[in-house]
Amino acid sequence: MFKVGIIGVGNMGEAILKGLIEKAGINGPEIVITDINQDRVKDIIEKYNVAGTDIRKVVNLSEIIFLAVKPKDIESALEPVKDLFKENQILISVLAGIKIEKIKKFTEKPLIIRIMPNTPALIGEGVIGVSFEKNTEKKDFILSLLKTLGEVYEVKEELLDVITGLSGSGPAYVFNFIDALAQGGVKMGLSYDMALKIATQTVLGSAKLLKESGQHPVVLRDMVTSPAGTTIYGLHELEKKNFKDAVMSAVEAATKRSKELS
Ligand SMILES: NC(=O)C1=CN([C@@H]2O[C@H](COP(=O)(O)OP(=O)(O)OC[C@H]3O[C@@H](n4cnc5c(N)ncnc54)[C@H](O)[C@@H]3O)[C@@H](O)[C@H]2O)C=CC1
Ligand SMILES: O=C(O)[C@@H]1CCC=N1
Repeated sequence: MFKVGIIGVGNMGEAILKGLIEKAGINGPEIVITDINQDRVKDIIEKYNVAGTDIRKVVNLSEIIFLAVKPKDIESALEPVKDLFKENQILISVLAGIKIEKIKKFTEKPLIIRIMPNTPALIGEGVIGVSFEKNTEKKDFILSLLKTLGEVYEVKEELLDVITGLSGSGPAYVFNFIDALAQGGVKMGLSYDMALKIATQTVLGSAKLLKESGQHPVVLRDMVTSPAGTTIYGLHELEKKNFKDAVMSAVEAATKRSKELS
């Protein structure tokens, strides 16, 4: 038996795999992976020293199975193996939008858990929303495993769509913001290389200050903003371009899209 099996080792499957090995102390040989992309399987085996096999063996031989294919591929992944699941297994789906109810149509046997992680789980700095199909004595164990990937928030299943729109998709918004900050620096004369480093540290430092000080973001914003100084001129431009409206709408649109995927 393997401790963990992963079906689909794309971006998220790899983030979970790396997190489990580097942060949860699970050894490569205790993990088995499968993917329809054989080149990807070969790369991941070489990189992490995990086992690789077909999906039937992954389902047959794993205690905990992460399902990390795209939502549209759920049927092609689960239909051929639906009779192989066992009562004492745990199936953890990372699929955006796909409800526990739908997963149960493929198999009633394993305990089904839905999570919504994000890519910073690669370095143990993720956010992981989680919903359990039902209460289980394995809950503390699963939560402790997920905590190695980042901060864990247990929510009602319907709120996982919001977590998807906020933190699941959030890194993409943040990377765009950092790139835009850096490009602003380039426009005003810095090299992109230096501007990107400065933009990245500005976001990281601000997020850490917010977290460690426990202050409200508006209080910290006002600490930066001198009367008739530079910051208020910058903030005014963001207001004119509806920055907050754009960010709130992004979370709203991604949440709605997650609901549509079901
Ligand atoms: N990328 C992200 O930031 C996040 C993704 N997710 C969820 O994770 C899931 C995977 O997303 P990504 O990793 O970004 O996609 P991806 O396209 O990078 O990876 C999906 C992998 O599944 C494989 N696959 C497809 N059909 C398969 C099958 N029948 N059997 C085995 N492997 C199969 C593909 O070859 C691919 O390697 C999605 O459901 C997405 O909603 C959740 C949170 C964040
Ligand atoms: O874009 C997506 O659908 C996935 C879900 C959350 C992040 N990436």
